[in-house]
Amino acid sequence: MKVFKFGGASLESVERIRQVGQIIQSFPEDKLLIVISAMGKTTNELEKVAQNYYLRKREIAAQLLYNVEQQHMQVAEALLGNRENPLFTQLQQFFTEAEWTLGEKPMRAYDYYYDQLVSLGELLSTAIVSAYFNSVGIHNTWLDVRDVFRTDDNFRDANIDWDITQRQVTEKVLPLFNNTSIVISQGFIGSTDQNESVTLGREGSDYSAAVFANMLDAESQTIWKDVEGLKNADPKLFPNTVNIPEITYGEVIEMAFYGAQVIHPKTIKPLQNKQIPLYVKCFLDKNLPGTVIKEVADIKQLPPIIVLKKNQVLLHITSKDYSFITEEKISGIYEIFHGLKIKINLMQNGAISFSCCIDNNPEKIELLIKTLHNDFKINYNEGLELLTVRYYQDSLLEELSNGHPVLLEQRSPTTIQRLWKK
Ligand SMILES: Nc1ncnc2c1ncn2[C@@H]1O[C@H](COP(=O)(O)OP(=O)(O)O)[C@@H](O)[C@H]1O
Ligand SMILES: N[C@@H](CC(=O)OP(=O)(O)O)C(=O)O
Repeated sequence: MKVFKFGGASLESVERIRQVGQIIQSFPEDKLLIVISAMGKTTNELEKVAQNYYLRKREIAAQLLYNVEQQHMQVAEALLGNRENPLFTQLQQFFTEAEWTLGEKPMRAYDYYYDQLVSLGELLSTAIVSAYFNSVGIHNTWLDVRDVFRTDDNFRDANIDWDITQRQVTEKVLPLFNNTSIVISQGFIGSTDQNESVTLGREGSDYSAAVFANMLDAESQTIWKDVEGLKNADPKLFPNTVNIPEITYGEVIEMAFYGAQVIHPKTIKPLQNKQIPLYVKCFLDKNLPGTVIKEVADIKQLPPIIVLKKNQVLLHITSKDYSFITEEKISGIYEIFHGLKIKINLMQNGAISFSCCIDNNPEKIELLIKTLHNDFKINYNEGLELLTVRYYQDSLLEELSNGHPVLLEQRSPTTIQRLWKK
């Protein structure tokens, strides 16, 4: 069994969906569990539906949802040739459910409604791809992952219940392969024990695929991207990047942790735990060698690995009464960050101050300041970038820094992090 994952970029047009079909047809001997994300930028569009709904701007929300509906109907029609296929009834049902949500008065927290609306993207894309594949002879079974992936109710960042999910994978997914060699399911979403839809965190489909790979004891997982493989930096941000043919799980988990937006950070653990290799391949040209990620990599020296995180904020938290910021106070501050789901990207502390770099999220920063302001004075700098380089050389670092004023720096023998004003 192999697990494949296709992301939004590989499904952003009718042409690309046909290309995905050709890739699948080149694996006639394999049993494939295929995890699919929402098409193109659908998740961003559905986020806007959820935001407007919650702000009581129902008409705008309904119009935005209608736009998503039209886009999907057009793609489905272009792929299937007409609107006769039962797929169109299925799509209509998904939209009707979303419209019901828009008709409700919001009584619960925003994150709950976000998940009910945003999960639609993956349901639509998988239904369309599955119906199209069946129509061109790529026989497959569509699986609603919400019947399998059981999570808690931590909406927008739900945690998988491994025992229940493993049982459901064994009881409900494995038997499907007795009658079909291809199962198509959704990334990024799951369900609570109350049958409420949840999402697993943005860009979480890589992780969903890894959960399936782990629970199905797959021989490998492949994520199909618009790049030739895993590179030493994002080719959209840096010229002259190089492809890395082999790399270890450990190295990739570090890259993802520092913010490389190519693989979701949670993807590696389920694969490492079962020693399942992860391939990164290019859906534009499947003959390119790509990258294999595994326990031990046969590579003498890695190139410098560069990660740039934009839109960062540096917070300076200083105790008002000059009390020291040591273990007890730091643990209190950390608890507040944890409660607000704010990830600290870099931190440093002094006698009466604590500085940390976080992603710029104005609503969360406002809440944080409200929570801390009784005991602490808070200043912050916006418009920053955080550069991380592993296996750095000073000459490269100076070239990348390009004279930007550095506000915070941390260095170990292998890794340097520099926060600067752009
Ligand atoms: N180190 C890296 N190597 C390759 N691609 C990278 C790297 N860092 C960031 N990227 C970006 O990741 C993108 C592919 O990931 P993503 O857009 O999430 O794909 P999908 O949504 O299809 O899964 C590439 O287009 C590239 O710009
Ligand atoms: N559609 C979700 C999940 C995902 O993983 O997407 P992608 O594979 O396109 O990054 C998102 O955009 O966050």
